[in-house]
Amino acid sequence: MGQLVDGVWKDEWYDTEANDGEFRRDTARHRNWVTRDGAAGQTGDGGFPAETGRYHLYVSYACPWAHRALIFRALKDLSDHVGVSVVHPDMLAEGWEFRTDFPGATGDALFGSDYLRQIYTRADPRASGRVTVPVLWDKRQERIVSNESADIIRMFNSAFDRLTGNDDDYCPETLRAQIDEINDRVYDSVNNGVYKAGFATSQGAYDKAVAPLFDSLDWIEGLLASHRYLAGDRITEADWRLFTTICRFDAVYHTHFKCNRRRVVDYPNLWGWARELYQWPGVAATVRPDHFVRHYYYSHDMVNPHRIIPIGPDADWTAPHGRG
Ligand SMILES: N[C@@H](CCC(=O)N[C@@H](CS)C(=O)NCC(=O)O)C(=O)O
Repeated sequence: MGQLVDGVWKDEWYDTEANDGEFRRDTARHRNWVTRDGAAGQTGDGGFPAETGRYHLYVSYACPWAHRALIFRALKDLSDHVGVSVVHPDMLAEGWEFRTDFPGATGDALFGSDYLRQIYTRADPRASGRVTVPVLWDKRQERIVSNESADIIRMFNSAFDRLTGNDDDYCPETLRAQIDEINDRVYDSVNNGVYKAGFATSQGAYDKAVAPLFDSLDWIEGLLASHRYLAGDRITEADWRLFTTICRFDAVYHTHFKCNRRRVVDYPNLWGWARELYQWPGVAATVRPDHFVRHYYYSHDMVNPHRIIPIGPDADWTAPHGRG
């Protein structure tokens, strides 16, 4: 675990000392958008038109943020249009690696690099900042389009529709304000909330993260009692963004990040909803407990110094979900 400083790798854990033990996530630095015609998107530069075979996605099956991008690639029939390379689940002193000695870890299909940081320095030899997945790479300009999953899934939702013929819309204009509002709460207290609890280095910082996390899970359980999905009767981006945290929750966050007031299986509506999303066509293949269980327990030696992987719960994600 480390980061780039002027193109040089420095191996260091997150600095929580300056923030009373709180983990603060850095904001992503590459915020350009692939669009239908190459016009500039909401942020960054233009010049990234949707084209088959031009963009490549670097992911980890362990990472909930990268998982969002993989789910949208599957939902939107993008697999013949956007290639993928998958890093090894262990993220150690060198950061994410392209080792292939783990099932599903593909290596770097474009350049045969050893480390993900080489993708960042290929784009900018003096790159600084954290080396995170997902990364959407433009082969034409040899540049990172985006390393922000929230943006990548919005691009995937519509930019390639003319090429794929798939115009399923997970972020319809009429629901956008509601989706954004749900996303804000879910991001802060759930998606990032589990990390804030797990990486806290003071009791106060942990308490401050874990209470809103379970308040939000209770709120979601209530929403799902009267609606099939978070924003009503239609599945949206808000559901998929929550799902990638929920599918890791009982196996990882409950134990490793000390989020143990309740498990997902203890919330009947949330657990049924989670199974429905898992069973959605194309999604189960993106859910790789072998990668995420190994990654968290093995990579975070500040949290789990002996790297013992606990036995884990035995839940049946394929059981009927009953969410008619
Ligand atoms: N805002 C980014 C966050 C991505 C992120 O933090 N990914 C983690 C993996 S779960 C990572 O690569 N961390 C490496 C690091 O922080 O050094 C996104 O949503 O795309």
